[in-house]
Amino acid sequence: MTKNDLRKQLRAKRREHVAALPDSMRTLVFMRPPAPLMEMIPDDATIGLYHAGSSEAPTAAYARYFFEQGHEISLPHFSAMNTRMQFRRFVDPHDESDLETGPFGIKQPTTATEEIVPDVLFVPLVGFTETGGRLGQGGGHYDRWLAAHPGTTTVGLAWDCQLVEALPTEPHDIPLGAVVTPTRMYGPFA
Ligand SMILES: Nc1nc2c(c(=O)[nH]1)N(C=O)[C@@H](CNc1ccc(C(=O)N[C@@H](CCC(=O)O)C(=O)O)cc1)CN2
Ligand SMILES: Nc1ncnc2c1ncn2[C@@H]1O[C@H](COP(=O)(O)OP(=O)(O)OP(=O)(O)O)[C@@H](O)[C@H]1O
Repeated sequence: MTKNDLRKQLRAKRREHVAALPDSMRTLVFMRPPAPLMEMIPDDATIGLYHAGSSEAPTAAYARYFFEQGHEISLPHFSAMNTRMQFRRFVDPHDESDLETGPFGIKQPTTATEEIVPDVLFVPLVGFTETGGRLGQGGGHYDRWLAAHPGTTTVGLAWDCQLVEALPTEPHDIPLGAVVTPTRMYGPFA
């Protein structure tokens, strides 16, 4: 199956999975990073998150958590499908007063906000494998950013239903350092 066919199938699966979750469950998951994940994150690390869409694994509680622990936190900023993605400082994870709506309706910091290079990056995904393979939205935003910033610790956040046996891989694909789902953590992969 091609990456595009898989994307279509997995996006539908993700949407159906989230639609079927009881509200109470939706607010209980991804509240706190699991202990083995915290062991991968130095105290002074700057953190990159993403602003989750309605069927993506939620990140708002992690944003508040890392902020309260004193970490500098940031979110992706991009102006169009084929432009470079950057990370910009996220200063108000409680009220999100510093965000504006960007392309695809994704909330992001304004261009007035300082650029940050995260040491640890939480990565959105459409599909993943148990060895850290990742299928994204297909814009190449993360692949290109990670190619330019080798050494970044990456952590995928996903629903369990996004796990696949295998993914078509291309030379530019960069595997994740770990994946966290509501039921378990995969990795860290050395
Ligand atoms: N929340 C979030 N922020 C993100 C990403 C992401 O995947 N999720 N990105 C990851 O690279 C970057 C933005 N790149 C994107 C590239 C393509 C599409 C896209 O094709 N969206 C489709 C389908 C959405 C769906 O059904 O899930 C669309 O909006 O039509 C979205 C974002 C940076 N910020
Ligand atoms: N390091 C890179 N340099 C230049 N182009 C790249 C690089 N990585 C990926 N691309 C291009 O980006 C496009 C999308 O790649 P791919 O389908 O692997 O995206 P993805 O990993 O699923 O999603 P994303 O990185 O957007 O979350 C492809 O056309 C690919 O050639």
